[in-house]
This record gives sequence, structure tokens and C-alpha cells, in this order.
Amino acid sequence: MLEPGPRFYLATSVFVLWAVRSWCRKYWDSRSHPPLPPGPPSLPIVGSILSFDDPMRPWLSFNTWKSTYGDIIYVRLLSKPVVVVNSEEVAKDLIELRSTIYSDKPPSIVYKPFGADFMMPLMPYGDRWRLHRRIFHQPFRQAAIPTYHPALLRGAHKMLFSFLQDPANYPSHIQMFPASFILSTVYDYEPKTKDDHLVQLMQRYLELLVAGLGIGATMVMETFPFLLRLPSWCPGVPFKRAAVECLQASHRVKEIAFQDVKDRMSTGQVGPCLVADNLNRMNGFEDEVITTVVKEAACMAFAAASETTISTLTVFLLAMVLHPEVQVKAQADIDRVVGKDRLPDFDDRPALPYLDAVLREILRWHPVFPMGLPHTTTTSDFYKGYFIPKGVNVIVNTWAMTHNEKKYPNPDEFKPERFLHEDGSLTSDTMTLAFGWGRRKCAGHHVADASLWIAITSFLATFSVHKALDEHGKEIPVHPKFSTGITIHPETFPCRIVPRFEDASVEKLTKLTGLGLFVNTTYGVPD
Ligand code: HEM
Repeated sequence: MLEPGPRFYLATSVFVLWAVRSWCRKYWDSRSHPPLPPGPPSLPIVGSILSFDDPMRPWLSFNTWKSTYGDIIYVRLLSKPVVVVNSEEVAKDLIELRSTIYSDKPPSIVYKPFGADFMMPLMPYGDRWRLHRRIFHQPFRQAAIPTYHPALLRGAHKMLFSFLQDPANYPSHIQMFPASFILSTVYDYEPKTKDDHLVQLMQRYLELLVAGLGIGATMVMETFPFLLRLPSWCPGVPFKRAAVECLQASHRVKEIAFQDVKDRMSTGQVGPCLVADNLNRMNGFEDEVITTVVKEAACMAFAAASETTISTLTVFLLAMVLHPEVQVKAQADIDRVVGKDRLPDFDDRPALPYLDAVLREILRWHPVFPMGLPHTTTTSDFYKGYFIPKGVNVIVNTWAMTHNEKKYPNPDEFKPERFLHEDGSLTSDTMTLAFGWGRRKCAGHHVADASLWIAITSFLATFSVHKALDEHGKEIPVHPKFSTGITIHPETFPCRIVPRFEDASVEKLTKLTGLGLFVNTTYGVPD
């Protein structure tokens, strides 16, 4: 057997010293303030990771631990201390009522090199965030949303043509929907084809961002920051190269789309949109700071709307495949209220409460952000006898709230009726908690709500989705699988999308939607 060498003794001594120091600090800390919230045991280096049933889906364990530790839990994720909020009551108390303490976001050394520091959801709480939020609020506040109804309706109708012409390729059609309505609302730009240059640019930037800032890669770069300082030609170190490519893409994407609006403005060819409205407000005297924020906010909107909308619409299709009885009921309501000679529009919404109940149940059943987005505290705080340290990450466990058995019995079941009174009217539970809490609550939630409603209602008016059939005509069972990460979405599943309007053809859909000209130029459909 090999004798342990001096390196072994040195490593062991360093480890013991580190463990003693951590223990002393913990002991000292615990004497100088009230206790931290309860939580699972924590080990040096790995923290509480070994306590998780599935470390890739921590929200499930946080929810299970609720019965042992309660609504507020303290846990270490590797070296990061985290406070987990497991109930609506605590989220309201902390994130809303103490918003001056709980509205900051955890910093990361990787945002700037990857050109992600202008993303509002990641931005520190402060003046820069306030300015971004103000610029963003103007076009996306509730009162402004009707301005965008025509663009949203158009986006939803375009998606119907894609489903009709190429039903098997449904993930790509769903992907195009947010791209289409967001480019309209922020740049008054309508992508003409699926490989539109602006859509491609934006999607490429997002791909680079998601690939570069995955949880694993971020952890490595945060632990070894020198990796980002190595020259990009350095072999075996992909981070710097990925960062440079992503940063360049972020510059390109912000500038090209912005410049395009300015060019069109000079010839009077731009309608209301985030960029043009702000430039008009400056009256020809371009303020450099505001201009930069407008460029950044516009580009960020694409990122914020994409994955969230795609995920929610995919959950919708999955729910309809697994629960045909819900689909039939929703379609019966649409047929009763709207009839067969036209398609639903926003004016029909009050008469279709079941459709709203379906949308709320989709957001509840599999929320896009099962743990919201992490916040951090700007000062230390005391809550219900517990100490909440300054700078701790605060995770609002949305999953625990949307799967709270007391409020939503049998929470894994898909039941839109949860949101309806016996007389069929909607309850006051609007499921806004899926959009976060307090000052950092989703700044796009009104447009998200309108776009999702029109997308699912238009779909159900014209199509049904069913399980796919095998070569013997037997239904292929669907076993839902979800991606993991900060956002989650169902993995692609086989399904059959079939039209339910009479004489299902491009011509008939053209009549119903009134998008004739568009169809010919966009999808190359023969006359
Ligand atoms: C299903 C659709 C969506 C869901 C479920 C959703 C959810 C969320 C959540 C949970 C947050 C984080 C809140 C927090 O930090 O506590 C957020 C932030 C944000 N969302 Fe959304 N979102 C959706 C769609 C959109 C859309 C369509 C837009 C843009 C048009 C948008 C723009 C934003 C922005 C700008 C923020 C950052 C707010 C801030 O930090 O002040 N979201 N969203």
C-alpha cells in the first residue's frame, strides 16, 4: 500500500483548518444574533446538496422539506447560503412588504463578459434598474396592452397557418409566436419568414447566452474567475471564447434592430412601439443614457418573452393531449360564444371564463419558473424570530405555492375548475404568483397574459391536439418529461394536431383570419 505523502498531510491539515474555521464562524454568528431559519444538515464544501432527492429539481425537495422545517428554510447550496420561501404569506411579508430589503439580485462576475448585464431580471436594485423598469413599464403597462391587440391577434393567427401546413413541426411554430409579437411591440417589426434575419440574430444570441451561462459553467467561472481573464486563443478553456462570441452577438443584436427603427422613422414608416415611442419622446434631442436603455430594454424583451411563452404554450399542448375532456369543454364554450364563422378576439374574453381558468391552471400546474428568479437581501433582517443575513440569496419557491395541497387539492392533477365558482364565474385567484412578487415582479405580465390567452383560444377554436397514432392506429402514450434549470419546459412529445374548422384549407383559414396577403408572402402558399 502507498504511504500517505507530505501532500496528503498538507491537504488534510488545510481541510481540518477550514472546517474548524467554518464551525467557529457559525458558532460565533449563532451567538451574535437570533437563529437562522431551520433547514437540512449542511456539510463542508457540498452544503446540503446530499439531502436533495433530485439536485436538478431542488424545488421538489424544498417543497417536501416544508413539512419538516416550515415555510422559511435556510439551506446551503455548495458554498452559497440560501433562504427558501415556501408560502404565499411569507413571500408577501418579505418580498412585497419589505421590498426595500428584498428587491436586489445576486451579482455574478459572468454577466458583463457575456453581455448579459443589461438583462433587467438580473440587474442589481438601483438607479439603472429603475430607469430600465420605467422605460419598459410605459409600453407594457396594463392600460397600453389593447394597443397591441392587433399585433397579438396577428401573431396568433400566423401560428394557426403554420399548424395547418406543417403540424408535426409544432415546437418551431410555438417558438415563432413570441418572436413575432415581441418584435411588433418593441420595434414595430413583423418577421416575414421563419428565417427572418432579426429573428435569427436574436435567437442566436439567446442560444449563446443559455449555453454560456448554464448553471454548471457559471459555477466553474465563479469559482475560478481567472478563466475569464485567459486569452481566448488559450486551448482547452472555452469560457473566454464563448464570452467574446456572446458579447459580440449582444452588441450586434441591440444595434441592428434599433438602427432599423430609426431608419424607418426617418421615412415615417413606424407605428407605435417601445423604441419609436421613446425616440419620439426625446423630440430629436437624443439623450445618450436613455438611448442606451431603450436599446437594451427592447432587446431584453425578446429574451424575457421567448422561453417563458414557448414553455407555457408547450405545457398547454401537453395538458390538452393528456386531458381531452378539458379540450372538449373549452371548445364547446368557444363554439357557443364565438360560433364557427369567425375566430375569437379579445372582446370575447369576458364571455369565456373557462378559457381563463385553463390558462391559470397551465401557469399553476407547471410554472415556467418553479423557483422564480433569485433575489438577495441588501441588509440583514429579522423575521418571525429568525435572522436573515445580508447578501443571502432568497428563493421564492413558486412550486410549493402552486402545489400547496390545502389551496389546490391533488395539485398534480390538471383541473381548470379550481379557478371557477359553482356558477362558472372566475374566482379571484388570478395565479399572478407565477410572475413573481414585489417590485421585481414580471414587467411583461400583462402582455404575457394577453398573448397566451389569444394563442390558446385561437388554437382551440381551429384545432384539436391528440395523442399521436402508431402504425397500427393505436395511440402512443405520452410520458411527460421536463427540462431542468431556472426555467422548465416539457420535452418534445409526439402528438397529432388536426383542424376542426369546416373545409380545412389555407383558403378557409385565410377567410377566417383575414390574413390572405400575408399567407402568400410569408409561407409561400400557392393561390
Ligand atoms: C408565461 C409568461 C411569463 C412568466 C411566467 C414570467 C415570469 C417572470 C418571473 C417569475 C420573473 C422574475 C420575478 C422576480 O424576479 O421576482 C419575471 C421577470 C421579468 N419578466 Fe417575465 N414572465 C413571462 C413573460 C414575460 C414577457 C412576455 C415579458 C416581456 C414582454 C417579460 C418581461 C420580464 C421582465 C422585464 C422581468 C424583469 C423584472 C425586474 O427584474 O424588474 N416576461 N418574469
